[in-house]
Amino acid sequence: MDLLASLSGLLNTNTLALLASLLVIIVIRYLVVRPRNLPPGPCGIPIFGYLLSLFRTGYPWDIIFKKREKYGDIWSMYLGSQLVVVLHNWKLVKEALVDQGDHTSYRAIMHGLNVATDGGRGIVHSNGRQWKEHRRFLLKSLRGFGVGTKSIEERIMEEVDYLTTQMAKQQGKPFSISNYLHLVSTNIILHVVFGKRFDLDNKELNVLLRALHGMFHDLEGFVNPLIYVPWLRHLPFIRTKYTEMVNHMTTVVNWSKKQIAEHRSTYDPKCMRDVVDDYIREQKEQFKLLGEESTFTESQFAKTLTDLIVAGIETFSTTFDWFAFYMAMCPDVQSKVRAEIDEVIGTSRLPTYEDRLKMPYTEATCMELQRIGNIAMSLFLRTVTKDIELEGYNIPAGSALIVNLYTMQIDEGYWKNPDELNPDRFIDGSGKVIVKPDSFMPFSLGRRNCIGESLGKMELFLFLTSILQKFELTFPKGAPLPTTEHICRGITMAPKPYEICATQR
Ligand code: HEM
Repeated sequence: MDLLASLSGLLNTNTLALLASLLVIIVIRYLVVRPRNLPPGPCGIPIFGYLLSLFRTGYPWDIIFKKREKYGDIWSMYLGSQLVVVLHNWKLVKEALVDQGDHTSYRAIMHGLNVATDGGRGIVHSNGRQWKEHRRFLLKSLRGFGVGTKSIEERIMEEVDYLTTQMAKQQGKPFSISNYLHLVSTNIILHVVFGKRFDLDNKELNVLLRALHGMFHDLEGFVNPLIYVPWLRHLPFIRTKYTEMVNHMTTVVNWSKKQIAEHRSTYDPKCMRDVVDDYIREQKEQFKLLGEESTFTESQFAKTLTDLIVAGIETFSTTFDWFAFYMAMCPDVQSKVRAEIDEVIGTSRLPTYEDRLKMPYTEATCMELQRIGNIAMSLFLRTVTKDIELEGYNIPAGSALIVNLYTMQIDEGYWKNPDELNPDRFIDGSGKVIVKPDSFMPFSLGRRNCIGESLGKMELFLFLTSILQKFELTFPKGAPLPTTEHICRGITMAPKPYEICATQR
């Protein structure tokens, strides 16, 4: 009563009546206007939905995963005014993303992150004709460039050479492979996309690395509250972090713009050097055909290149961080892979990607390492564009979809002893054929799966075979074994920092 009295002293009766009516409308809308037959889920509170509970304690993903125990493989919640449906099992995910993919492939518009995504430009956050045309272009461009330029495999092997040289310099002493991985991963993408690689002390590279580091650490995936309640960015403590993230993103976009300008000044249509040249060529053709209707605009150009940098660097470096980690953790598997390397490749030449066709155990090991490394929590957020039904529940148009990729790779329902590194689970009775269980989907599935899958797989195979051909990986003698616990590193789930010894064979 005291509080009301002092409040009414501050506000006049009309204002109070207006505020009270507004609150009643919000509560009624929240309770009554909810769509019927939604998947079950926590209630939350008006305006914020379940958003505050998600961020009240601990790490939001833990809470999202735990809710599965209570509500099952499909459940829903409101985050702000946004209805979000969470999917946890493979059958549901396949039904949603593949069978009903026409209505679930739309990338959610992240209003709160509009500046960072340049209003839905690029490839990761774009939709419609712009996305389709750029996806088609990039898939073709990433397959390689014409005669006379270095193949993607050659570019990867240059980075393999850099890494193995650095590893040899450690002379078997403990070191952290993680920093080197970030550099080689960056250089592969820069080499493929922009046609150049950089040394670690290069100033231009360091501007990019600093911005990427800041950006990855500011983004908290799709449980970022800003996505659902955009006005939160005006709150002072969130505004600072938001501004920092936008600044980092702008630095990366400007970095791409500078590379585009350099390419334009040396562009030769007879010699395609990289993805940037290929885009300039495509841009000219599209403008000739469609004029202003072309989707290959300047702002789309810079943002597309930025997306390749953002999507391609952290994913590979974190995955290979797990590869090195588990090879040291499981010496038996490491020995078996090395035995296959010795038999098929030997020691007098470097591995090639074609070797994988004769190396089922190594290929199975790459798959198993991706499964157990399990770097992606969830797919990028989707918006359902037409009312659909899943498992008998209504999913109204406009709902956002969170696909829990993480649990699927370690669910006991799909994998026997999921915590065990066992490449044999990917090999059939004949010992030769790779069997790919449906729930194995590190690159996702459906119309929006990873466009870098072929590049990623090539990187993983060539790095693993080249390193094990030359080195034995162990954890430092006498030190306690590192934990297999995953920690969130920006957009991926990484091992906790660890040291490794690489002893030359
Ligand atoms: C081991 C390495 C990699 C892993 C595990 C990985 C994983 C993924 C996953 C899970 C998605 C989400 C797909 C979805 O929302 O359905 C994705 C999307 C994407 N990835 Fe990768 N990725 C890897 C490497 C790369 C590389 C090297 C590139 C760049 C060349 C790349 C570019 C992209 C792009 C552009 C998308 C968005 C596709 C779209 O929206 O149409 N990825 N990736």
